[in-house]
Amino acid sequence: MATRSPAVPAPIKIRSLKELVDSGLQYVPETYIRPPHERVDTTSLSVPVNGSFPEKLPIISLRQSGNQLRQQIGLACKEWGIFQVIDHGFPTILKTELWEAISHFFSLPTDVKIELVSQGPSSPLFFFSGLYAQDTVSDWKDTLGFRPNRSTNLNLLPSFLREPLLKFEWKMGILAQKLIEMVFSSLRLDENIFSEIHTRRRTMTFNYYPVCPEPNLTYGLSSHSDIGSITILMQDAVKGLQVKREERWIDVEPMKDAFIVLIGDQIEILTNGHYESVEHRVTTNKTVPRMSVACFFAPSEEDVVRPLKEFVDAEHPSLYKETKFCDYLRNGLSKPLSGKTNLKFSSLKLLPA
Ligand SMILES: O=C(O)CCC(=O)C(=O)O
Ligand SMILES: [Fe+2]
Repeated sequence: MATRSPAVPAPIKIRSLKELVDSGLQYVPETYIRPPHERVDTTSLSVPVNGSFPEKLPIISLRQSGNQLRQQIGLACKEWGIFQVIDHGFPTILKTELWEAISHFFSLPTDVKIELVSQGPSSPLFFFSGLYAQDTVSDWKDTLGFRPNRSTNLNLLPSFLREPLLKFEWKMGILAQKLIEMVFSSLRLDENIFSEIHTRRRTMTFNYYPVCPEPNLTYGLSSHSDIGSITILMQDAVKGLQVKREERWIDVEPMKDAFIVLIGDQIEILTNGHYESVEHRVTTNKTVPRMSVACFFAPSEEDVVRPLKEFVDAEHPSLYKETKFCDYLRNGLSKPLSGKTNLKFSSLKLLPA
């Protein structure tokens, strides 16, 4: 471990973590250091218990037909809240073009990055480094975000990003629609109505996790569940994403060409906990940067989500308060996302409906 120098003041507001790391950083600045109880516990990573671990996430081929596919998706949602999909038919060229564009974005000098995304409040593009809302400890990453339905003026997007972003987003919308329909139809709910509601608000984020000199002190992204309905994730070949299952953290093995599908909080609320949102986090490493693309699908901000009557009876009383998605969003983003302080585990659950 590098010697921590008290002469170097901890930076408070970091404009770009990549820039800081590229300048030859030898230690983790205070603002990124997790308190001891929140640090990566490597002893709990996929440790075999009676030979039954490590388990692997379900891998589902979209080449299968209706019923079989529905059943597999239903089982994966119920047991894991996360699965990988293959044979999805998503054009490789669109992934490659997007990947090249965002790699280029992250390679630009910080001033240029900030200039490119600062097009006023209606801009569909945003960039931030590390600190998420009012969390007190920063995550070890830089993030570029894209809200395709935030603004009509998508022509203002930087030209090298515009084409790849829009083409990718359009195709991803089609894949998401199909997956969300399958999730709802595995619950015997009207997939047309629900998939329409739960894809209204779309956000894409592009994460760059630089190498970290002291990975045991940090998280690329601390433990959380996604606050929307469903997330589709693309990671590169670098490990880092982990999911919590039966109190153990399991690595999500990078799989070439696969997408990772995660169940979010709105599906948990809607199903009164029948499908639970999945807790996940990202660890850092010393040797190679990692990138990921996350596509979030959620109800619109004015939509109200509450447990459906199909999932509430005398044996299963309503566990969640009825909430407008914008209120959920506001509360979710204003709380620390680390550990069990996540919204999923706190205020909304078990309140009188
Ligand atoms: O980078 C990843 O693999 C995970 C990203 C994630 O969980 C998120 O953005 O919510
Ligand atoms: Fe997430």
